[in-house]
This record gives sequence, structure tokens and C-alpha cells, in this order.
Amino acid sequence: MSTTKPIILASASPRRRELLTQIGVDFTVITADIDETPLPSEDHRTYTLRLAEEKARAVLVNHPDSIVIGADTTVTLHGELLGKPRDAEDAKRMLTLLQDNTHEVTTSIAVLTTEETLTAVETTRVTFTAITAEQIAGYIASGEPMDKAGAYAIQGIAAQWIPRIEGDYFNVVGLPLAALASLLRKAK
Ligand SMILES: Cc1cn([C@H]2C[C@H](O)[C@@H](COP(=O)(O)OP(=O)(O)OP(=O)(O)O)O2)c(=O)[nH]c1=O
Repeated sequence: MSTTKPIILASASPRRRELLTQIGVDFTVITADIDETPLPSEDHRTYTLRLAEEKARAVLVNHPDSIVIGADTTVTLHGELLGKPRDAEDAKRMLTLLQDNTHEVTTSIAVLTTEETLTAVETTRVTFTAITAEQIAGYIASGEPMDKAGAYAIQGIAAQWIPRIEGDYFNVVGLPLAALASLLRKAK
């Protein structure tokens, strides 16, 4: 895919890098640290959209001639936001909630230039089988949950407990590729 301006992915996530490469986009990676604390009464759509935009905006200020992509993924179960687990105990709490249940994964993306702000929010429903306490302990010991929203990776070991999803698979991994490609085609 070619655009008139250089594309920057404002993300430290190796998954996002791989996904964007998968669809043939030429880009560089520049990250900026932002505060990811949810605001009081912010829902998952507002929260992920705000963060996606803030991540991209923080990079755009220093690279005004580029198209900057920001993204944020969060898991929600019955309205509760599950971000990345703080520690092993928090990962256990999240996986215990998610097992034998269906939850939503929301990724917001923002494609920013100095002239325009293009955004999209994509939600995928993910169903988990029952997972025993022993399996959860073993999974946490593998290290996979620690840097993932909801404490699991659909693209990893957790795939064995996910018989069904409704929506975009790539959205769960961290970037809704079809929605993103459509925004990139619009960006000038
Ligand atoms: C649910 C789920 C999340 N994830 C990952 C995607 C994201 O990297 C991470 C959610 O955290 P994010 O805060 O969205 O992203 P990040 O901190 O990894 O990267 P950055 O903010 O710099 O862009 O969880 C998976 O890899 N697989 C999954 O199945």
C-alpha cells in the first residue's frame, strides 16, 4: 500500500508491527509514553479511542509530515475493563473471570495527519471454554499473559481454549487490519 506521506506506527507492540507488515505497509516505528489510566466513568469505546489518538498525537507533534497510526486494545466482561495484568495474581483474576464465558475485545485505531483525524472502533466477541485452576497456573507460568490485554494471547497458547469468535481475528491480536487499511486509503 502506498501513501503520499511516510507512515509511522506509534506502538511498542511486536504484534502490531507484524500485523502491519502482513498487509504490505511500509512504515517505521516510533513510540511515545502516555498515561494509560482510565478516566472515571469512561467506557471501553471512549477509553480505547482516547488512548489510540493520544499515542498517535504524541508522535505526530514531532513528525508533522507523516501519517501516524495509534491503537489500543482492551478486553471487557460485563462492562469491566480488563487491561494488561499488573502481576500474576491479577492475571489469575482475569483468566478466572474469562474462562467458561464470552467477552468482548475492542481495539480502537487512529490515523492522524496534521490535517485530519481518522478513527475506527472494532469489537470482536471471544468465547472461552472452561479452564481449570491448574491450567491457569501453568499458563501464567509460561509468561504469555503478562503483556496482553485480558491476560491471554489468542495467537498463542490460549488458542486451545477459544473454540469460537465473532468478528475480526486480527482485531483481537491488536490491529483490525481491514478497518485500518480502509483508513490508510483515505489518509492523504
Ligand atoms: C486479547 C489479546 C491482546 N493482545 C495484545 C495486543 C496488545 O499488544 C496488548 C494490549 O495492550 P495495548 O496497551 O493496546 O498495546 P501495547 O501496550 O502492547 O502497545 P502500544 O500501546 O505501544 O501500541 O495485548 C494479544 O497479543 N493477543 C490477544 O489475544
